Amino acid sequence: MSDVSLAKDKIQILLLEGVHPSAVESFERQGYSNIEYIKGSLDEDQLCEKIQQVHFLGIRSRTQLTAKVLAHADKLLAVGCFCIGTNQVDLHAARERGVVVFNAPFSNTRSVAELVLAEIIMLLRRIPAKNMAAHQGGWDKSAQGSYEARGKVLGIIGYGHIGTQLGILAEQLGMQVRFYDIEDKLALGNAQAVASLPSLLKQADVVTLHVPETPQTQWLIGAKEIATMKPSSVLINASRGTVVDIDALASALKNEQLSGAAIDVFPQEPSSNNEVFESPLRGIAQCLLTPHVGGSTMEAQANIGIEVAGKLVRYSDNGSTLSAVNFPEVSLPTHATSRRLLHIHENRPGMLTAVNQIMADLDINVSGQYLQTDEKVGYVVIDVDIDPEAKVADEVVQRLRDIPGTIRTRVLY
Ligand SMILES: NC(=O)C1=CN([C@@H]2O[C@H](COP(=O)(O)OP(=O)(O)OC[C@H]3O[C@@H](n4cnc5c(N)ncnc54)[C@H](O)[C@@H]3O)[C@@H](O)[C@H]2O)C=CC1
Ligand SMILES: O=C(O)CCC(=O)C(=O)O
Repeated sequence: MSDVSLAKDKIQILLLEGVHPSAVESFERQGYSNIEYIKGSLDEDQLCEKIQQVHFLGIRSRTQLTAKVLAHADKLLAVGCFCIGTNQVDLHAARERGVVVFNAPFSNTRSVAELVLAEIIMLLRRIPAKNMAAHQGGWDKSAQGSYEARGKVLGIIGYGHIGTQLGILAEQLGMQVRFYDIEDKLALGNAQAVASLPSLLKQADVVTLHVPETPQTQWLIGAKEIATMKPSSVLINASRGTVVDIDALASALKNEQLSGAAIDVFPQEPSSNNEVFESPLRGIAQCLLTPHVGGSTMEAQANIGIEVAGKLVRYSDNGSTLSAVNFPEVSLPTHATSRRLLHIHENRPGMLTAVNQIMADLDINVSGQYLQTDEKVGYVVIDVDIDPEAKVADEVVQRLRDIPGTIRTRVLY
C-alpha cells in the first residue's frame, strides 16, 4: 500500500458513536473538512462497506473493529478510540496492516472514579432498594443494613489510573484502601497492596473492578469468587462486561450472598439507545444498573474529543505516533525545509539498509531519520532534501514500496 499524502480536504474522516463535537472542531481547526459524523455505531457488515473510503476512523467502546473489518480498510491510516479501552479493536490485525491506533488514556479517569465513589455510598446505604420501593409507594425508613463508608475496607482490583484515583478519593471519606494488581504498584496515601485476589475478596466491604479486558480478566469474578466475599459486602464493576459472570452475580444477589452491586458494563450491551437492554440483573432491587456511562461526563467527553482528534491530526500532519497503543512510538520535530517520507514495514533484518540504499542510489540527502520497531513492525520516518518540484519523490516512493516486507509508504509533505 502506498499513498502520496492527500490534500487535507480529500482526507476522509468518519466519526462514530456520537463522539464529542470538540473532535470535529479540532479537525476543522487544523484544516480537515471531510468529516462524516454518525451518532450510533455500525455493525460489522455496515463497517466493511463504509470503511473502504475512510482514512481516519473515530470510535468509542461499541464499535467492533474486527480483522474482517480491517481487511476492507485499504485506505485506513489510523483509528482513534475516543475512550480508554481498546479491546474493541483487533490491535494486532491493525498493526499488521500499518494502521495506528490511539486512545485517550486518562481524560475520563476522574469521571469513572467519581461515579464509583457515589455508588459506594449509595450501596452501603441500600439506596437502590429504598429508591425502588419509594417509586412503588413503599416507605422503607430503617437503618437496617445501612452503613457509613468511613472505616470500611475498599478492595480495588486493578490499581491503575482509575483505581489509584478512586483510592485517593475514598481515603478522603475515611475508607481503608486495599488493592490487588498483577503488577507491583506504588501504594498512594495509606493504601495497602494485598498479595492475592482471594485475600482481597475476603477482607473487603466494597469490591470494585478497574482492570482492562484481557484473556486473564475474562470472568475474573464468578460464583467461586463471590462465595469468598462477605455477605454484607457489595460489588462494583465499571471496567468491562466480560469481567463479571452476570448470572452468578444475579443469583448471589437474589440469595443475599451479597448486599448489593453496581454494574455499568455488560457482556452484551445495546448497540444504540433505541435497543432494549436485556440482563438477568434487571429488577433486582439492590442492584444499580447504569448504561456504560462511567466516563460519560461533559468534561471528560469534551477533553477526549480534543485529545484523540489531536493525536490523529499529529499523525496525519507529521507522522507522530507518540502514545499509540499498537505501534512503535515516534515523536517528531517538523522540518520546514525537508520532505518527509513514512515507511511502515515488517520487522525483519536489513530493512533500514534497504531504505538507505535507495536514498544513496538516488543521491538524496537524508536530513533526519527516526526509527522505532516492536517485535512485528518497524516504522521509519525519513526527512529528505528533495526539491519540491522534482519528480524524484515518485521514484523514491515506488522503490520504497517495492522493498519486500513493506506494509505502507507515504509522502507527508
Ligand atoms: N465504564 C466506563 O465508562 C469506563 C471503563 N473503563 C475501563 O476501565 C479499565 C481500567 O482503566 P484504567 O484504570 O485507566 O487502566 P490502567 O491500565 O491504568 O489500569 C489497569 C490496571 O489493571 C491491572 N491489571 C491488569 N490485569 C489484571 C488482573 N488480571 N488482575 C489485577 N489487576 C490487573 C493493570 O496492571 C493496571 O494496573 C479500562 O481498561 C476500561 O476497560 C475506562 C474508562 C471508562
Ligand atoms: O464512553 C465510552 O464510550 C466508553 C468509555 C469506556 O469504557 C472507556 O473509556 O474505556
